[in-house]
This record gives sequence, structure tokens and C-alpha cells, in this order.
Amino acid sequence: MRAMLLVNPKATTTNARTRDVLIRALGAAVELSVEETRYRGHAAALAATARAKGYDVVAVLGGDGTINETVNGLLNPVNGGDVPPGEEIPPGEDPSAGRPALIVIPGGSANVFARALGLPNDPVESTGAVLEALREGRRRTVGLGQALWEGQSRYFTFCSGMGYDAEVVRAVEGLRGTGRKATPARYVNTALRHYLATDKRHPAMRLTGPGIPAAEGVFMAIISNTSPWTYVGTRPVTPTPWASFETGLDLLGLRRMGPMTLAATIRQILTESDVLPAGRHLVQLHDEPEFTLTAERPVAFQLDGDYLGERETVTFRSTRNALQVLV
Ligand SMILES: Nc1ncnc2c1ncn2[C@@H]1O[C@H](COP(=O)(O)OP(=O)(O)OP(=O)(O)O)[C@@H](O)[C@H]1O
Repeated sequence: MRAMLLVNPKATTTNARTRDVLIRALGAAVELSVEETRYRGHAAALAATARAKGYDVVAVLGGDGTINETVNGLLNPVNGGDVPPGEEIPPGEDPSAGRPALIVIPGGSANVFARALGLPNDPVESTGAVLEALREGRRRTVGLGQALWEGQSRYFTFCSGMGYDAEVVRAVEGLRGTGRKATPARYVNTALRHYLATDKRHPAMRLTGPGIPAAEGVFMAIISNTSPWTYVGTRPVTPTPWASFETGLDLLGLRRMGPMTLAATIRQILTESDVLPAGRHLVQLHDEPEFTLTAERPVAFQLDGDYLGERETVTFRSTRNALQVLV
């Protein structure tokens, strides 16, 4: 079995020691080549090369950003071999089978994708779990989300968002640019501070989709490919508790941003991990193949925790059976 290991040396919790442990452990189990990412976008290029060269596995030591790039590289060309949304997968066909399988070892700050797959949030323990999966040939086929806007498209592994949450991601990225780390406390502080600045009076978005009743007046929307959406420390945050890698996309939208609505929703998504949040001002979707958010003015947009600018129209699609993950 041939595997390419991608290491992001700049990821928050990646260091030379865990990298070396991983190289030794994986190197004993598979024929391994190791690449360090040198710039933004490098992981996507390396993963696309691994696919073109017929590698069996691409392993990532890094955070959710590097995993996102890797996944996009593995699915390159965009839509290559995917089944259109809403259509049945023909019997005997599995789009994931034609791509290298993925291994993830958490080396970032939140490591949501790895943890949502059930991996320990520790690179050495995760290496042990992944080696066991390799030995036992244990694979899980996961679906991905895909966002499409203005002729561009990008896959996401766990979430996307438009509105307030993407504004918070943008603000935290700004702080990281000044050398500060993206800790859970920093996200919470930034979210609280930014709440004062966000527009709570003029909702910008409309939600539409095939077979979905149109919803107007949406301030913010979280789009999920799995649950949890994120973690605060060890606590899972579950705005879309029914979302899973095996189903279509879920959505939670807010039509009010007042402190009471927000406080009630936050309490529910922090404490009720299996129950849908309840509230008159919520918009919810579960297991949908496709929907579109259209904004009357440009709205902040994030994907897997990466801020992607302000957008007016973004379509979200589910891509089933996209990748096999050794887990
Ligand atoms: N050598 C490098 N120098 C600077 N940036 C890099 C390098 N290699 C990769 N990157 C970029 O760093 C970004 C962040 O990396 P990554 O997501 O792995 O770690 P993180 O930010 O610590 O984790 P998380 O996404 O969980 O917060 C990625 O978007 C990636 O493109």
C-alpha cells in the first residue's frame, strides 16, 4: 500500500516530535512518502498529485484547514465521478473507490473533522487508532458538502456558514494574523464582542431549494455535513444534531438575533446533544441534497472554519460517498 503523508508544520499543535512518531509508525505499515506543506493551497496540490499517481492513501497531520485543502485536492477535478444530488448511486458504483483513502491525525486547534469521526484529540493516540484501522482494513465512507458560488466551488468536511458565525471566523482570522492563537476562549470572546457590531435589525438572506418551503428574513445560517458543528474545549456544540456523514446536508438558520433568542439557542446547542433546538425563529433542514442562500447584500461566508469573503448567493450540495476514511 502506497501512502503520502502531508504535514503542515505551521498547524497549531503540530511539532517535529509527533511528526517523527507518525512517520515511524506509518512507515512501518505502508510504503510512505512525506511532504511538508509550504504555503496555503499546497496540500490541495499535493493531494491531487497523489490521486493522479494512484496512491492508495493520503494521510494528513494538521488542522481542519489542511484537511479541507487535501479533500479538495482528492476530489479534483471538481465533480469528477460524483453522483448528482438527489440521484441514486447506481448499484455497484462507489465514487469514493476511485480516490485515495484519507487518514487524519489531529494537529490543528479544534480538529473538528477528526473528532467528529471519533478519533482522539491527540496525535499519538490517533496514530494508534489509525494503525489499528489499517491493520484491520477498517474504512468508513463519508459524504462531503459542496458550496458553489460565482463560478467557484469548494467541498467542506464538516460545516459552512453565512452571516454572524462567518463574521466571527473572519474576526478570529484577523487576530491570528497578529500572532494570537485560535483557542476556544478566543472564539467565545470574539463572538461576544462581535455580537454588539453585527446587524441584528435587517436580515439579509432567503433560503430556497427543490422541495423546500422558501424561508425569508434569515440573519445567519449554519450548514452541516456532520455533528457536532464544533467543540468548546471537550464540549460538543450541536446546532444540527441529526447531521451525519452518511446523510445529506442539515441547516440551522436564525430569523432573530435578539439576546433572548440567541441565549436560548446557545443553551440548547451546548446542552442537548441529540435534540433539535426548538424555537419560533429557527429555520431547520435535515438530510437535504441541495439548497441555496441568497442575500440582498454581501454576507460573510465561511467553510470548514476558513473565511471566504462576502457573498450574495451560495448553493450548498451534498456529495454522498465521496471519500473513504481509515478510522
Ligand atoms: N508552511 C505553511 N506556512 C503557512 N501556512 C501554511 C503552511 N502550510 C499550510 N498552511 C496553511 O495553514 C492553514 C491553517 O492550517 P491548519 O488548518 O492545518 O492548522 P490550524 O489552523 O492550526 O488548525 P485549525 O484549522 O483546526 O484551526 C491552512 O489553511 C494551510 O493552507
